[in-house]
Amino acid sequence: MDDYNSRLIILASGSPRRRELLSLLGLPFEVIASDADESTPPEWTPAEIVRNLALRKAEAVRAAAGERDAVIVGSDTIVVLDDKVLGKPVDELDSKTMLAALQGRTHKVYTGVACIGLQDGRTSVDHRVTSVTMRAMNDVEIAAYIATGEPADKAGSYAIQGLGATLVDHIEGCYFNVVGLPLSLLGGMLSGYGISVLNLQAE
Ligand SMILES: Cc1cn([C@H]2C[C@H](O)[C@@H](COP(=O)(O)OP(=O)(O)OP(=O)(O)O)O2)c(=O)[nH]c1=O
Repeated sequence: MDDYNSRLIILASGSPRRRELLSLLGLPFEVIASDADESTPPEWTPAEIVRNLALRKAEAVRAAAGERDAVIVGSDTIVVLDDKVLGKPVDELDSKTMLAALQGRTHKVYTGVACIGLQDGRTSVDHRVTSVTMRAMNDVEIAAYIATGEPADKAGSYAIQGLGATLVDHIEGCYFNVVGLPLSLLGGMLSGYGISVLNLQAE
């Protein structure tokens, strides 16, 4: 019988969070950080942004991935408040502005996932949306959170998997989608490439 899980996953990401999340699936994978350009036209919707950037990231590592029997996985996460897209903060003032806008309100986190099968070039792209409601915060709390350094490289300037958990009142949807890699979505996409997370093909 075929060894369905001999196919390698190549994670096109420099994000330590995505590496940790992917390792939860217990499948063999390699990491090649993507240097894809992340600029997008202003008229793109949030879904178009994360889907296109996820694919761009996956495509950017294609040459470096070589001719192997592998599936490349790219991913992109943004935070959206009132139709305004919040990416990673450029500095602490940017973090302060983002957190002041997010506190006490509900926003949406979009993550796009793209897979490219290296053997036949087959591509699939999908995304998930999670609603996140933050508790109210005052300026002193916001400054103290920024001083921890945690917001620096996170979309929306917070990390739900870290101290940012204490700022989140509740979420609706996939938790892993907020951290940067929706695992239920990815598991389903990988099965389309013959990679079975639960090893369902095993005898
Ligand atoms: C909202 C939120 C975002 N994030 C992170 C996930 C992503 O790493 C980051 C969004 O930036 P991305 O541009 O999606 O990813 P990245 O540049 O960190 O990594 P790469 O492009 O190489 O894959 O924000 C959290 O870790 N926790 C959270 O709660």
